[in-house]
Amino acid sequence: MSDVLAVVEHRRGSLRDVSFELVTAGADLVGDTGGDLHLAVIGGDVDAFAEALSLAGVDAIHTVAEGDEFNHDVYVQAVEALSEELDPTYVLMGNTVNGLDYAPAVAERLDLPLVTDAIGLQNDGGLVVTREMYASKVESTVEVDADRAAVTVRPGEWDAAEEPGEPTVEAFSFDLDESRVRSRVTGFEEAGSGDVDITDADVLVSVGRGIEEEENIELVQELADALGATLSSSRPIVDNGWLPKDRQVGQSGKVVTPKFYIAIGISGAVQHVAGMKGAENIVAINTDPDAPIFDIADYGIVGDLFEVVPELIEQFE
Ligand SMILES: Cc1cc2nc3c(=O)[nH]c(=O)nc-3n(C[C@H](O)[C@H](O)[C@H](O)COP(=O)(O)OP(=O)(O)OC[C@H]3O[C@@H](n4cnc5c(N)ncnc54)[C@H](O)[C@@H]3O)c2cc1C
Repeated sequence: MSDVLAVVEHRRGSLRDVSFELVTAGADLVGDTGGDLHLAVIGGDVDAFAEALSLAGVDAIHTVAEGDEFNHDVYVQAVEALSEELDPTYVLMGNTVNGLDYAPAVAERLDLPLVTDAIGLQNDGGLVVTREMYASKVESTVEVDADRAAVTVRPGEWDAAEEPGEPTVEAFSFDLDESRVRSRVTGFEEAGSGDVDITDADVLVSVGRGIEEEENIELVQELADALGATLSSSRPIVDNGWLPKDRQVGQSGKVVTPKFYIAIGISGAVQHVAGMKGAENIVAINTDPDAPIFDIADYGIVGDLFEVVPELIEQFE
């Protein structure tokens, strides 16, 4: 029997998607052997977050009302204190900017091995973690040679938990050592233009290097407008300075899970796919019938975007 403590994430008053994915990952893990799934909700509007996280598979939610936003030192101390109280076999965190900030310190404090960037978890008499290597070209299996472990899970790999449940919700208090809280979030400044959050969009029209010239992006923007969609891109478009960084989808950009993702002139490199493979429906437009994007596309159009896109605009306008 293995208990799991999953630490959820929030930012600027909203729970991050990875929180709901952590519930699925944690529930699967305890489901392998029995045990309880505990959630740690640290900072922000903990009561509202606990209500939103009252989901099937969750046994208990522990709220820690300390601060409004993520804070490395508070998280490390809170997770350490909760772990000492609950004695979980596994501590799950997001493989996110926040998660990678505090997870190593948590593992060090609790003397746990840390496995990062998990895309699969199995508990078969011991923890087995699936990871990717060599820019996602190879999958590796890590057999954890320890009774307990800390793991960070990659966003977008597990389905977000949705089904309501009835976990217990308890406020958890501990003696926060203020002298060890060395920094506080004082404000936010968005990278790029900051006017759009592509992770919120239901429909993304995404443009890649096949667009050839900066001025041609207007054509894809017209399609996005006709569909009421948001414009995003592959990395070369951002590297060229044609769109701001906050439009980039992929491993070094954003992970998106829209209902429709329309990839135009995008080859489907692993680093791009890492950011969009969770889309419900993927449409690809590419001149190359062997482009890897077609391996994951639900609908594919082999054709020249400069012919296909104007035709689509006409259909949808
Ligand atoms: C550490 C690391 C991190 C990375 N992170 C990211 C990331 O976050 N996001 C990301 O996107 N990439 C990332 N990359 C880069 C990635 O490896 C690819 O280079 C990139 O995704 C390619 O972008 P693309 O598909 O737009 O361009 P290309 O690979 O050049 O593909 C262009 C495609 O357009 C098609 N095409 C050309 N002309 C037309 C036309 N007229 N009509 C239709 N189709 C046409 C071509 O057939 C081709 O398939 C990363 C790389 C590394 C090493």
